[in-house]
Amino acid sequence: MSAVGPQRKRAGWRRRRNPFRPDRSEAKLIWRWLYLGTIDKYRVHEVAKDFGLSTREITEILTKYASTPKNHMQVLTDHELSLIFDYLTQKHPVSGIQVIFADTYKEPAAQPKPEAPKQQPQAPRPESRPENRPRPQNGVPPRQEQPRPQQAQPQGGAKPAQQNVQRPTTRVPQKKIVDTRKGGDVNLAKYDQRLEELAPERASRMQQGKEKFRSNTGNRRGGVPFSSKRRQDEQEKMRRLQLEIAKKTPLKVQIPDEISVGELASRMKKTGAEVVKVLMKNGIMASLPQIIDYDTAALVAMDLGCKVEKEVTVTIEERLIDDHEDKPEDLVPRAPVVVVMGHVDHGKTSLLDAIRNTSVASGEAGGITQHIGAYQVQINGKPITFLDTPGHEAFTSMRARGAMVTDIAILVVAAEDGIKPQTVESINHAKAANIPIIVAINKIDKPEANPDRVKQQLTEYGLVSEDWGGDTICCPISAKKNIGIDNLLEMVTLTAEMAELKANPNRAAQGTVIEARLDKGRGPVATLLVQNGTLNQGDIIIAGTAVGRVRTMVDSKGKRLEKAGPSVPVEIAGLSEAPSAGSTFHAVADERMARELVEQRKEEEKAKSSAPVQKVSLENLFDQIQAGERKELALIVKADVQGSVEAVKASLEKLSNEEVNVRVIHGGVGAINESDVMLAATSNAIIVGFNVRPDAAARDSAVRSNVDMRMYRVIYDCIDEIEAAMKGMLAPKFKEVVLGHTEVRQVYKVSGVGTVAGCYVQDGKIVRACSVRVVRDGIVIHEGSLASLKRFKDDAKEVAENYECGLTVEKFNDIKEGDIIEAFTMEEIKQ
Ligand SMILES: Nc1nc2c(ncn2[C@@H]2O[C@H](COP(=O)(O)OP(=O)(O)OP(=O)(O)O)[C@@H](O)[C@H]2O)c(=O)[nH]1
Repeated sequence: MSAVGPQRKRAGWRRRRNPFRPDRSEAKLIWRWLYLGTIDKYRVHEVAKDFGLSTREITEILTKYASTPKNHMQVLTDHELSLIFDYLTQKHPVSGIQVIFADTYKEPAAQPKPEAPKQQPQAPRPESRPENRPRPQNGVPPRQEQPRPQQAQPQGGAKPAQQNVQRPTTRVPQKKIVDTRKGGDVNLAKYDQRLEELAPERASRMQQGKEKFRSNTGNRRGGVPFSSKRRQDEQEKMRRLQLEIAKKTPLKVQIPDEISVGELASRMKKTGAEVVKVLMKNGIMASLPQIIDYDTAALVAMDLGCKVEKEVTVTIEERLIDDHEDKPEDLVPRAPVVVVMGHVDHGKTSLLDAIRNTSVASGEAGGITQHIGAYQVQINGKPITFLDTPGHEAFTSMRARGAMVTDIAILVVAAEDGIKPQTVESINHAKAANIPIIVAINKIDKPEANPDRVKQQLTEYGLVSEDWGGDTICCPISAKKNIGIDNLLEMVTLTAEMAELKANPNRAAQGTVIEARLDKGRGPVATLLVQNGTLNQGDIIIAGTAVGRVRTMVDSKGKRLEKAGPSVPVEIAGLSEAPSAGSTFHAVADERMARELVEQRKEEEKAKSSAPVQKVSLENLFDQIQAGERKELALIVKADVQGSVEAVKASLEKLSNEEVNVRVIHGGVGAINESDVMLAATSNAIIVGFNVRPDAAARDSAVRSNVDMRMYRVIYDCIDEIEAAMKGMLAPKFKEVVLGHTEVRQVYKVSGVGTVAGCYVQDGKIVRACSVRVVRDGIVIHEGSLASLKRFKDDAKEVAENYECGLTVEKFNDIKEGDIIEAFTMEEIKQ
């Protein structure tokens, strides 16, 4: 009962324990030992008393097998107790369980109970017998093997079962007795086993919170097996420890290139305020929706004790296209890819033909050659790939698309003509691409051929012939007469060997589209140059916005191929559309994903084309050229006289280079008018004016349609500026800002002052000490500074629109009625 105090309880137990004397049965001792497992404190003198021994005897046992207790009040540990019990059990064996109860229990007269239910002997309910629990802790296993039921049976008893049920009614509660009346043997082993089964069962029930302490036992631990509680405590401890560890382990945060402050906070499991605070600490004022870059976000995250990882977004392209670096051991030598460049009519085509014919003549071709944009020849068993499109234009267009196709450039220079503008361009292009140049001095068969002069000229461009002590290979040839071609090709192979060109044939093919067209019979056909890997028939390829399977594959001789390794040019059919030349291609594994990528690319292209076209201006011209968006610079020239128009037109068109063609689409005399601006707007042209000004309508229209108008007074200024703009060198430090326009209504001659113009401000304002232009019929007749500005008789700082004023122009008196005076200032452009 709950009202029973622990002292009383213990006393009660002790009373019940009294019958367990050491001279009783072995089974009793074990019982006792099990029973003691539930007692809080058991002191030396109590043990002695319970066993009917002296304290000294117990002390002796302990001294012998453990350590000497300090005094008779010392609380004994489980280990010590079990030592004592073991000792006493061994020293005092008993013959049978009846012996134990002999003095306290009187067997009632044998009264068989025929009507008693024929039940199997059952283990007593462990809940009601907490004291029977084994105590596995403290390393002392419960000695459950000892009380063998057979040993507990009286030998040769006529009614052993009935004898066994006899029990001390007063000392041992009935419920603690195993009912063996019908079962014959007392199967204590089974009983122990049942106990073991029930203990964990109860422990789990306890964990589910269903267990209730049994008040009738009055024992705090009565209903809860000690081991289960301890296990529970351990588990709880572990859980807390794990939580602690988890708290201390820095949180891993994945941060992309850009992230909003709010998102960062949520990824770090922090509040927005915490993140904003750290940002402020680092001098960044940012609100939650504001986007911060990776570096800033990483700094904040680290500040808040997180571990930062860069979030990598994998695009379809990255998933689809394998662009891993090859291992050096996977690389094998490949054929060089050669381009032939040079000035017009210096013999590029003739040379390519001669090479092809050499190859055909040597018998390898075995038939008709066909033009597929590139071909391969074998020189002394070594292949060389030639791009069949001569000139640096194709080369440049490929480069502009980012395709680096060629390894070696053959520069054809006609021996009798020498270095020409396109020769120089070719040299510069090859140099820019950082590829070796082999000079083929052609037409040496011609009597006027002067190879030395060519070599001499080449030195001016940094190409010094080998026989002149330099490192540029110069081969005298005649493409027409087939002289020196073999030597030239040998030099190509040598140069290629020096360059150690390598590729990995054992991977998915990748390369460049050399040419593509729509064939009536075969559909889209494309010439591809495999640059790495091996292209197989049946491969799925993606080239720009084209996708498809390689249906047929032929080489430059029309021979069908199953495979094409690095540096092999092939013509294939099977693509969905003709890809643009210069685009790269990849053999991929997943057709569905490839189609998805193509759709994505098409969308991007569409978005690009529907984006508002930025009008060309000298400021953005270079950017547009660089971006490959501009191949032509259209100009409209207006000048004061026809002669100037012609001169300017000729000079400007000469500025054309390999990247941009300068074209004057319109030229005329007179002021720039609205129709000029309209033409410029539709054809995306820049208007250039010489000694002319735009009229008011043209000015408005130009602002509306964003047309760039450039006014010059000297032709050279114009040429220099446009040339600089094309090279990206345009760096105007000042910009002209028109302040306003006034119309001269009256002119006065004042002695000592000069011509005073009585004006009316049409638009804007006129400011004292500004720059002015005197414009008559749209033509600038003078440009200078304002000398004075008056309003009535007083000097004025500025005169606004719709007001009248009087002004004089510095060092200019030829002002006439009807002239327009344009006021402007030069403003510095902030870089
Ligand atoms: N005598 C002589 N004439 C040659 C030689 N090589 C080319 N020619 C001639 O030079 C002219 C131009 O030759 P092409 O091969 O068309 O020159 P190209 O550089 O390809 O010219 P474009 O394609 O216009 O750039 C042709 O009439 C050729 O016959 C040569 O070695 N000797």
